[in-house]
Amino acid sequence: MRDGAPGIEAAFAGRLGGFALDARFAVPARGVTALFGPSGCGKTTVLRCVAGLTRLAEGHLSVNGVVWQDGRHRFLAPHRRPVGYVFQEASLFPHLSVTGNLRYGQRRARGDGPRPVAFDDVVELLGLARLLDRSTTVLSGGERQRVALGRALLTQPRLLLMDEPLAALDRASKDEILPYLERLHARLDIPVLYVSHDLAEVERLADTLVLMEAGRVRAAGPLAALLADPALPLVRLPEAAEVLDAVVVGHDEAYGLSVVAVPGATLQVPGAAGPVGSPRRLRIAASEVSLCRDGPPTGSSVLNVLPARILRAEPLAPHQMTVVLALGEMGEGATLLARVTRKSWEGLGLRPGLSLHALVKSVALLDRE
Ligand SMILES: Nc1ncnc2c1ncn2[C@@H]1O[C@H](COP(=O)(O)OP(=O)(O)OP(=O)(O)O)[C@@H](O)[C@H]1O
Repeated sequence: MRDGAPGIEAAFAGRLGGFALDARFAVPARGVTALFGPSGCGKTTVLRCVAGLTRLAEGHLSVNGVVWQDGRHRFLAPHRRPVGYVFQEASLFPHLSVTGNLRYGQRRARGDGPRPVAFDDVVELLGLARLLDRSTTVLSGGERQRVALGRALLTQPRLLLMDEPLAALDRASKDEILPYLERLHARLDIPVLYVSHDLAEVERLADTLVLMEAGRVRAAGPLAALLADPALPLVRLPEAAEVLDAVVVGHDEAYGLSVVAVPGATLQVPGAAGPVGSPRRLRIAASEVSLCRDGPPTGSSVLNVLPARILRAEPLAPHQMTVVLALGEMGEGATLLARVTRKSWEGLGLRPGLSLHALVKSVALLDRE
């Protein structure tokens, strides 16, 4: 072991049959880092390398300064890596009850280190109290994943690895389990590497994104920055959107609205967003934002008319532009995406550096605690 940089630094390169991986990234060792990319780009292989289950010709991995793997010199065996692994299909022991499965995880915790994750906390956090005496053979898919997650947490991991944990679940089970993942994120200080090819899931859960393509890392960084990076393919998706971390600052009970603040703006969002001070995550689709050069407009039904500044714009199609905005009079705030026609872009004389108003037609409140 030796001292190194904080965070997770990974570099894995080599061949698996006909597949060549050359993945290098450095991300914070906190929050959720999503490994995102199309099927077959190497996400699971990277996760297996992190767990030590796959060993390629070249490998380096350090977690918060502790070197787990360094070329030929050091290779921490898989069973000695302090990771919890949750797979697409929960592989629970059928002969053990839910409690038995959780206790198994607890027994696997290394004897030496601290044990910040307590059994009762896991039960409470994952809503397992009612299931403890049940056989795992009678659980629903979502319940099985919650137990698998609880078992992984009780091994006291320093890093949680989750490989498409929702992919085998139907919509209803996904919706059931997502709030638990969010609570986990909010309450436990365990960094998560989360493999997914579902952008909606990533937008909801991730803080950091590692964008993969054909065995390589195309970009790694804060989720909001990568979603709005015109050099990356995400801004060209029909569902391109920006996510903004907001705080509830008030309520308009007469109209059933909540007021939330993001850097550079406050927005009104539908429904009760929770007590003042609670953090919430917003998703604003590029297609839901239009621009007004002279403003703010009068007589518009759009509630959220926000001062902003144009940072840059990229042609998306012969008729369409993606515009990257920064909120606030001086463009000092959070980033937002807008889709406008090239005709409007040219007709209104829009250009980078211009201050204007962004009309946000709808805001989705992602259910983050
Ligand atoms: N042990 C192996 N031997 C040979 N090829 C392998 C092996 N493991 C993975 N591959 C190949 O490596 C490529 C990347 O696989 P991987 O499972 O890492 O991709 P992925 O991005 O996680 O895909 P998905 O989203 O479909 O799970 C695939 O083409 C896969 O067939």
